Amino acid sequence: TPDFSGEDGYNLWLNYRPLNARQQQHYLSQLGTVYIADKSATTSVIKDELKRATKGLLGQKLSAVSSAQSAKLVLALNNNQLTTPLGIEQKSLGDEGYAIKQHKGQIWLVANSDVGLLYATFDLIRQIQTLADLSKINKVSVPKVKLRMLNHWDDLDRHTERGYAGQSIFDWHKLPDYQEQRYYDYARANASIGVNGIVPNNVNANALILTPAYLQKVKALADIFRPYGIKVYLSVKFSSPHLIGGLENSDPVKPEVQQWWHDKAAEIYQLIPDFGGFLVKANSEGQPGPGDFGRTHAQGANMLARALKPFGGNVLWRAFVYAHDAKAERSLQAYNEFVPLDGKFDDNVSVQVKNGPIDFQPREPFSPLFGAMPHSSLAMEFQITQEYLGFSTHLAYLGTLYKEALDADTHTQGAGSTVAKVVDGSLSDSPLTAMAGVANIGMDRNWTGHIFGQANWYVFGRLAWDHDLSAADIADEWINMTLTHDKNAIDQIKDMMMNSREDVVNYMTPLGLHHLMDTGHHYGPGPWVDNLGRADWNPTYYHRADKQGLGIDRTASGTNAISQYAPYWQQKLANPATTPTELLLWFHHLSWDYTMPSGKSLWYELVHHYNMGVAGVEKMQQQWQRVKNQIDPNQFHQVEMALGIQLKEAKWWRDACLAYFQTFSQRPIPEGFPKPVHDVDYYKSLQFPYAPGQG
Ligand SMILES: CO[C@H]1[C@H](O)[C@@H](O)[C@H](O)O[C@@H]1C(=O)O
Repeated sequence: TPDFSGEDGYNLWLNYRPLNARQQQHYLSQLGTVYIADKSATTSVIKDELKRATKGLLGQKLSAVSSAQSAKLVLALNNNQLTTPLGIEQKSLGDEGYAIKQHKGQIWLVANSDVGLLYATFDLIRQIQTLADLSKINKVSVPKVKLRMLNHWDDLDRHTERGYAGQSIFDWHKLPDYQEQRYYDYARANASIGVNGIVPNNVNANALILTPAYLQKVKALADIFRPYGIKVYLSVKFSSPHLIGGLENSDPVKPEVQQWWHDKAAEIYQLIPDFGGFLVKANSEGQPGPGDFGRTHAQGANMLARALKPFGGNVLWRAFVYAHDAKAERSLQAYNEFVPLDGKFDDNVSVQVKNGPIDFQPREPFSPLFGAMPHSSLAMEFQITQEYLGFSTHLAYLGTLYKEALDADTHTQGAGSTVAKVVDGSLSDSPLTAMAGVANIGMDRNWTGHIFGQANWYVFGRLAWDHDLSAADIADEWINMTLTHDKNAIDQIKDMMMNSREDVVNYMTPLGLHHLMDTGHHYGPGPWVDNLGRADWNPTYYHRADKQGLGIDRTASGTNAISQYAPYWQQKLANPATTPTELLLWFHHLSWDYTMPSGKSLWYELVHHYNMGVAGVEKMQQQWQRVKNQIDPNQFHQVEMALGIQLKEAKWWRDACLAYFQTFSQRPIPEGFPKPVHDVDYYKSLQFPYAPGQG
């Protein structure tokens, strides 16, 4: 019988539910005694975690023995002569990689650093949690990307921009002296998936973070996170020299401005010798930047990079820019601004690019910047928090979204030039590789609001470590570790997860539609919104519905956004017949009667897709009911309630969008599909209640 421990989700995938007696016996016979050669703060973390995991999973902790010979499980640094029998090439493991090998009846965990051993430990624990066979284990694992970071959009007053799981976990008021247990548990969770950098404050930055009182608080966090292999970075406001330094302005070419940043860097490194660096949102959505002084992004980024360089710090400079007065259609703007700067960034700068050219929509094509800046380091920025995918009430597993973006083939250097290869540096030898995820974490008891939101945190870390893993395999791991070992239940839940994001795409923005959400909160549908302060905030700017048809023409006859892609894609995307169906209306304005690959009309397929989305949620509900007996009742009920909301809101999206588009198409809802319950004015008049995490 399954063990229901009243798990409230706080312990995430590290809840270490007991295995059955047979399994416990089995693993204890393989791992009963342990020897750890190294002694450091990280080693203590390793010992604690092993203790916790084996007590929970196996019912008892391993007994420590005083020599490697007498141990079943041996953890050793590669520079130690103990490891010679394994013949593991030291270089191949790098700073963070590790090996796990069965050797003459022992299991060896080997790495070049104690943090590598910590990662190995978490891997070993995961093997047990997923009931893997250790008898012939022989694996080497090395991260493909160097900086694997969470970006918190958390304000200093604990409001979280686009966060739907409660207040920020970072309690700036009580820091530095009050150190929450939560910080340690957060660090454990991150280390367990290989996250090695965190930015605790919002990219819409508050300059106060760089004042001495706040730096003491940052130091306290850095000290807590260090043994877990996690470095702290900060989002900084470009105008800080002016705002808190008393300088006349923050023009990056001015010697006194440069000096201010040098001094600030020195002050930070005095407190935090392994400080990670700065994350910057500049000249974007009202944030200050080098553009305020007629300087380029490269000038701004390099000035900060040079201040950090003597201490080993890095700059993550965001490419999410679109200007108020720019004439170009919004999806073109980041490329227009950044591609001319290729090769001009210092080697400790990475340009951090959102996966798509607009803004974390349920589906976007890959950003054309990937592959277009071969002489610069490009970091991937994913959103883990579901700003546009139903906040923390809708179940949307993002593993499939991340994989779609990473596996996309840019064709910039021939077939096989995937986005992943740009990001991991294998295509162009970038000196600084990075992947960032905008965190979905808050003070909710289960951290992420929706229990399945935990899977999105998990899959982000796993893919940042190794983008070759599959979304399905990671889902499988997560379910085993978090929810159940029951084979049938795992299959049902995995199926729910693997289809969930496509369901959301279908009931919100099918066939390449995007940016249809209502203004401000970004939650429900608002395709009719056309009166905002700037044109490119209006959904009408993106869907261009009219009597003739639907979609935005981004071919040469329209905004020509396709010109930013490699010739291979330009050719395909120029023609609706060779454009991937799921991106059709992203690139084309097509008549309501346009014949789709199915032989049906665009209008028919639009209605069909919206209904598929709703049907997908109904299916998830049925699947969830089937696993009831295998899931902790508390968690079961939470997800059940959330799916109920998701179904209501999937219908809301479908009906509101179809009622609205029907005013243009002037065509009946095809036979067999339900008609929107109300007319469009009703949906327009709905007042959406206050949403958390608003901008
Ligand atoms: C932090 O600001 C956010 C803003 O809230 C959000 O609506 C949009 O997705 O992107 C911005 C960004 O990525 O900078």
